[in-house]
Amino acid sequence: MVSKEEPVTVAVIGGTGLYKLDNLQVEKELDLDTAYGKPSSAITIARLESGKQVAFLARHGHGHSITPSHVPVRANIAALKSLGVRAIVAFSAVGSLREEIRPKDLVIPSQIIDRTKGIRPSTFFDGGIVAHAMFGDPFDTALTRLLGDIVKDVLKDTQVKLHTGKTVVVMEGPQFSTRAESLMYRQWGGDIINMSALPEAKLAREAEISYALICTSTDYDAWRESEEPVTVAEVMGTLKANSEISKTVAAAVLDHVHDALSHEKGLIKPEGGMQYSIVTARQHWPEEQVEKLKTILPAYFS
Ligand SMILES: CSC[C@H]1O[C@H](OP(=O)(O)O)[C@H](O)[C@@H]1O
Ligand SMILES: Nc1ncnc2[nH]cnc12
Repeated sequence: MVSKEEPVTVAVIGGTGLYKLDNLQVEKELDLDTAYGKPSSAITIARLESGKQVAFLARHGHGHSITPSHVPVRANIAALKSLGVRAIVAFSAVGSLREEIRPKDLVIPSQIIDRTKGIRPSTFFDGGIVAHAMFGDPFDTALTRLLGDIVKDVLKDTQVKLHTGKTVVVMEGPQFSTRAESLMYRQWGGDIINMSALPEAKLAREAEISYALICTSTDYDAWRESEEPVTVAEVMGTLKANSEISKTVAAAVLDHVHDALSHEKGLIKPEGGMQYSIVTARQHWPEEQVEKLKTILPAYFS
């Protein structure tokens, strides 16, 4: 941990277009290494106006040099865990699969459809110790509800609409979808699409970190037959127009997340979720795996 007296319990993962939180007071930059390799970027520790600390990590690197399939997600989650992080508010640029989710709107999803292709390491339990995490509700429900209430309030005097209770399709990329795929995702019940909510949400769950996603809708993907399919220029243009909203939203939610995590309030309780998930008998645990897992789940592997 950065300091035993002051662990950093709340983190932001910034996605496309959100490479720093320059509206917060930066305290230091940490160049961390973990048992799972180096994270996507140095981690910025910033201080909120209330005096509380938050960590910020750029998912694709500060210069956006890492593709969605190659984001070192295990290292990112391990690095945040090593700081004492208990809740992550992640940001993502998404395509809209629904007419009513317009570009620039914000979406806080509650479900995921996995269309990644199995090429991303998506578990900490692949080296002789097996665990099956619950994932029926892939985002922390208490954190998601809290963010919904605060973001709604932040947006009340703006033109930006908030959508909650939606389903995000996570595709492999880096190419965008075909029109046929985009139409199929709508039939499946997908509302928005990105390339990065997985395995981030799965690994946060395994590390007993509460995780929720705030998405900016940037385009209508490829399903609207009368329009050109999505381009990067369209995504970046929308994000540029919306960048202040994401930063304002981040600054507004973080204090509330801190409060909700406090033991007095106990509204968000990330610990304990993996307690009954480990199936491998203790005597079969490879020592080398125990050493790695100690950094992720010290309560079970110390
Ligand atoms: C640049 S468009 C595709 C890219 O944007 C989203 O990134 P993030 O989720 O990190 O904001 C999407 O997932 C793709 O990685
Ligand atoms: N249409 C889209 N498909 C996948 N990821 C996206 N990120 C932003 N727009 C997207």
